[in-house]
Amino acid sequence: MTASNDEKWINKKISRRDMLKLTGIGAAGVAIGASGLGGVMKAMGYDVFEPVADSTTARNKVDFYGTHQSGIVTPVQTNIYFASLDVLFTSKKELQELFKQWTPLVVRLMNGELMVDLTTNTRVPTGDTGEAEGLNASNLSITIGVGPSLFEKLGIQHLKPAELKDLPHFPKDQLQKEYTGGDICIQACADDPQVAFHAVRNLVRAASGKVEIKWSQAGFNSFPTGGGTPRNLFAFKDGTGNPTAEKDLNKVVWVDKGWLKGGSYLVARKVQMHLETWDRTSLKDQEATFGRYRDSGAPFGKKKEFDDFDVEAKDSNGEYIMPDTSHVHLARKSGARILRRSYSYASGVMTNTGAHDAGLMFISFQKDPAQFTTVQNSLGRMDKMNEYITHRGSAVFACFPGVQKGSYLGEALFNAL
Ligand SMILES: C=CC1=C(C)c2cc3[nH]c(cc4nc(cc5[nH]c(cc1n2)c(C)c5CCC(=O)O)C(CCC(=O)O)=C4C)c(C)c3C=C
Ligand SMILES: [Fe+2]
Repeated sequence: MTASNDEKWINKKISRRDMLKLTGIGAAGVAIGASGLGGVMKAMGYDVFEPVADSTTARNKVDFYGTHQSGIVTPVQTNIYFASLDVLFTSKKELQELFKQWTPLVVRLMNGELMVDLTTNTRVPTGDTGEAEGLNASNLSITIGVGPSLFEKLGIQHLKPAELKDLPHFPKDQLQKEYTGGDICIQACADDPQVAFHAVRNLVRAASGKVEIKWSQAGFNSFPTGGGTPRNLFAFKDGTGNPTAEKDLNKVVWVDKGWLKGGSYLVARKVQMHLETWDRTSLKDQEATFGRYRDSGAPFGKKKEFDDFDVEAKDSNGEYIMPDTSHVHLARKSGARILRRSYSYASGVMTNTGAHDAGLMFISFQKDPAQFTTVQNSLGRMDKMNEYITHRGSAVFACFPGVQKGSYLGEALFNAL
């Protein structure tokens, strides 16, 4: 490039789409930009149509193939990188191509392998961005889902399950559009933050020019030495009241009809936690907020974390043992059940207040998002925890059923077209 060309290049207004092509695949990307996703992937060296098997030798490996996608009932890992994407195309064929081509790449990532084998050609961008080299599979799980907006964009509303719709507005919501909605989600969870990030980065890069990141959130869970329930940033054990038995998971989590059979609905809520206010609250009031003891995690009136309790039980004064404004009382009383799989986040400070920008990337799985809505409505304006939280973001996605070898992510949707 001559000096004057350089100047022209610098001054040229670069669209976000151009930027994606440039940052994703460099000069090679510009040359092949028009040839579609398959072309881009091939040019990057991805063996796109070659099925890949789950490794039998990889360390700390979660299997990709199975009845259900990983990352739903998979034991919770220490880190998440959650990305909500928008598609930049409007054809069903391109969507199908995207999922066909992502499938073997997801398997490779979950095997702890590079996206492509290393190249010796230093004149082209590498097929894998490289930051996971030397790290093991780290129990990486990748969960992919589609949002209600995707069906509108592609003109396939007739295939949108009736349950898949934006959540209603809840009274205390202060949602920001920069953390809300999306056409596709990638939930990458791993026991190493870099492995989770690498997975999302490389899948998005492989689909350069076809998808863009609308919003994303990193999160973490820390497990006590010797195992057990992780504590959230309010220091309470979080996840105790989850369903675990197979029969409960069938009742609560897995869709049992239509093309989504074997899949599940993911609800994501970015909930800011006002740590400064919480930290000025007495331990007694903190415990009354949840109706559980902070140290043991036991419900009020009981000794151990997993002890059963009756929300209606009263003491000799006729007072509820578990206060009727407590989070757990209200959640349990709703009668609806969900599988929570949340992660804490700490993302710097709120520039307007100087407060921590921290909270919970709340994620739940259920066979119908209405289960979440029922619980949230029960928490409503009564939940004592409302004093300490603000809901900032929201999204809902239909996560595909699991994939059998030889098939690809979302095949049942395309068979239904
Ligand atoms: C609408 C669903 C829920 C939202 C949103 C939510 C946010 C949220 N929760 C905590 C902390 C805890 N939640 C706990 C229990 C609990 N929470 C929900 C639902 C939502 N929580 C349910 C269904 C339950 C289980 C109730 C039961 O039947 O036992 C607990 C107690 C321990 C546990 O069971 O995990 C804590 C602690 C935070 C901090 C938060 C948003 C910031
Ligand atoms: Fe909760």
